[in-house]
Amino acid sequence: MAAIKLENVSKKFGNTLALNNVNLAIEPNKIYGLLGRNGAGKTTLLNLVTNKIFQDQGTVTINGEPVYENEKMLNKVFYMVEEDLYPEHLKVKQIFSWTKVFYSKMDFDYANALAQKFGLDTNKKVKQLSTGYNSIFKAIVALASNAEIIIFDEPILGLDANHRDLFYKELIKNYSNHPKTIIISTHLIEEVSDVLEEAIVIKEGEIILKQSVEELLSSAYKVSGESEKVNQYIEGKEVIGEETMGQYKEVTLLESSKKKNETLAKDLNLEFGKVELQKLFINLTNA
Ligand SMILES: Nc1ncnc2c1ncn2[C@@H]1O[C@H](COP(=O)(O)OP(=O)(O)OP(=O)(O)O)[C@@H](O)[C@H]1O
Repeated sequence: MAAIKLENVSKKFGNTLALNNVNLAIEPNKIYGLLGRNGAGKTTLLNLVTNKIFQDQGTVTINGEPVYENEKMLNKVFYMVEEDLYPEHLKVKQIFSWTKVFYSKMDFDYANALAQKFGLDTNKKVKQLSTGYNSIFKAIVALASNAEIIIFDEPILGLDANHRDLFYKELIKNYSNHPKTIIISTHLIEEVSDVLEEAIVIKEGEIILKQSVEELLSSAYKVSGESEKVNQYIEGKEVIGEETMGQYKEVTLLESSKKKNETLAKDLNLEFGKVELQKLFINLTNA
């Protein structure tokens, strides 16, 4: 059974169709990346899944049960959001205790161990935290909640490179020790690409791709060389992006690796190259 399922879900804000007839099944115990350009509908989708807003059409279920005002199901989900929702006069350690009220499996020892690793002082009040430490604090609460489903909306906002690296490591460790469903919505695609098992790409309120990152990367490649020869190579092939510099051309293709024609490329004196997830995303979501 899908951990989260959206069926024919649409949501409008005034004249803006934020989600257009979305069908999506999130399998349990996988790490998903929810990727989309600004205004694509990521937050709307996550807000619907967590019952913060309600769809105009369609159904949203968790483990087969509708999420609408379903506290039992909603307590299975921890949603780390960008905004500051915690009472800012409380100390970090008080929020750890407070979280336990809603998430009975909240692990204090683990939360404190993570705080130590990140150098977060749990005696500080929320309002005293810097931007980076505010994100770290929220990420720690999310990881230690032990919820069945954890959703991160831009979890690494303001984190320095070392802390981002530590966050990804701890996330993987947490997932390996206690497999769970994780959704990460982020614009820092290249950084997160090693962590993700599946990518969900949303564009203008529609899911345009949902695929294993490994499969996706193995079916994408670049071909470059003399423009005319590149044109010859790509005839009848699935091109998703191209760049021309004078006589030189580089195209990105997305198709079954079986269709990759090494012999033809050699005859035409063309070069193959790998495509990174971020570049693929740019190609898929441009225009
Ligand atoms: N409360 C609201 N009132 C009016 N329009 C809204 C509201 N919330 C979202 N929208 C619109 O719905 C669309 C999708 O917004 P959403 O916040 O889901 O995008 P996003 O993918 O999370 O974007 P970003 O990456 O910029 O955070 C946008 O056009 C946005 O302006």
